[in-house]
Amino acid sequence: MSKTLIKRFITGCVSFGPFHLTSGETLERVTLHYESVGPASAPVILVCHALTGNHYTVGTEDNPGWWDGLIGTNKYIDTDKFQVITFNVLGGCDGSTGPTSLNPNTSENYRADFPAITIRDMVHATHQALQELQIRKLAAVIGGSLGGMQVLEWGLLYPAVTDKLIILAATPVFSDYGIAFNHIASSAIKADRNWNDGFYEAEFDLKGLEIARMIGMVTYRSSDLFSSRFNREKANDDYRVSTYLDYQGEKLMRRFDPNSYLTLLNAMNSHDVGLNRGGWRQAVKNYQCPLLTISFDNDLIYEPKQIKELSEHVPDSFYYHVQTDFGHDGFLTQFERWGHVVKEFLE
Ligand SMILES: CC(=O)SCCNC(=O)CCNC(=O)[C@H](O)C(C)(C)COP(=O)(O)OP(=O)(O)OC[C@H]1O[C@@H](n2cnc3c(N)ncnc32)[C@H](O)[C@@H]1OP(=O)(O)O
Ligand SMILES: N[C@@H](CCO)C(=O)O
Repeated sequence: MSKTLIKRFITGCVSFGPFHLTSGETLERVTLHYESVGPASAPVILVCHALTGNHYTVGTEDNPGWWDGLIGTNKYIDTDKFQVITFNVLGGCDGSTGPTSLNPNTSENYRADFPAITIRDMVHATHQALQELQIRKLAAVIGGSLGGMQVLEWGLLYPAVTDKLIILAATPVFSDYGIAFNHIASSAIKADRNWNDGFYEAEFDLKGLEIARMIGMVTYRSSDLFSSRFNREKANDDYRVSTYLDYQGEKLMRRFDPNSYLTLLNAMNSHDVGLNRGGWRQAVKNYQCPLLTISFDNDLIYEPKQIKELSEHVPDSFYYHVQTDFGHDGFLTQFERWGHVVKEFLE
């Protein structure tokens, strides 16, 4: 285990194995990278990140993390009162075991040979990592989107470990509409002429991943947001909304591994808390701790009505709906609209 200590901000990694996957395959060794912020003696909150997120949730002054607006000293989740820990997810590409890792059987990177993983695998791996860090109890688990799927599984796989569950922009079952957009995204990646079944040459820029991100970005935002931002304006001959999508596509292509993207899309597609538990409506009756669900207006994939229905089936739950033009990405922004709900739920 390696650690860098900067005040109370720690980044490190933890390794364990062998680790058995739902598919029946085994990873001989798993490493998960993490960020931990807050007093070591304080109650621990586990954050689960979304599709292209990572463990840099709070980050540093120079490099703020993706939930820096929500979590920190005197923020909605106060890191003077809680120790907040995030792991880069199993299958991810920011240091944790995934397609960019070395396959011990071949001594080459897994790439497209990385085995299929599920949301439950992610949760089991994170639980194992917490055990290695001697963290046996969680004051709460919180996450949005892919992270929210993990929170939903946490409450059923490890009910004794966590005191509260906070699910943002996530449904108990991933919808057919969501699978449809993921199919278009993965088809774009696989149609890239340089893709080579996932064993592409490193010097190629994969346009397929850029297009996949553009598709994703359209589903993460809303028509109203685009209209108010871009208003059909052009820069040179291009619509500004088009250059925006080009920019976002290229930005992701530079920072994310396409095999990892496919691995995580497939894990999302497999998400169903009701699988082997009698269906989701039956399964969610078994949550043993309080659960907060938050939905966002204009969220195309994780529809507010299903999140509300989820809440209605859970014995001890509270539902909050956020009015926003952001749509799904509302869980990454406008914290003043919903951060107070998280704060009150934790008190
Ligand atoms: C939980 C997770 O895991 S999320 C995944 C990881 N995500 C992150 O780490 C956060 C990434 N950031 C974001 O997703 C967003 O910035 C949010 C949600 C935090 C805020 O969104 P917004 O304020 O709407 O920013 P938006 O996503 O529109 O992007 C702004 C960028 O687009 C660029 N841009 C805006 N309009 C245009 C245009 N017409 N043409 C080209 N580029 C444009 C801006 O210059 C800016 O560039 P920068 O990112 O290099 O600074
Ligand atoms: N903006 C988020 C959306 C997926 O929930 C991401 O890129 O991970």
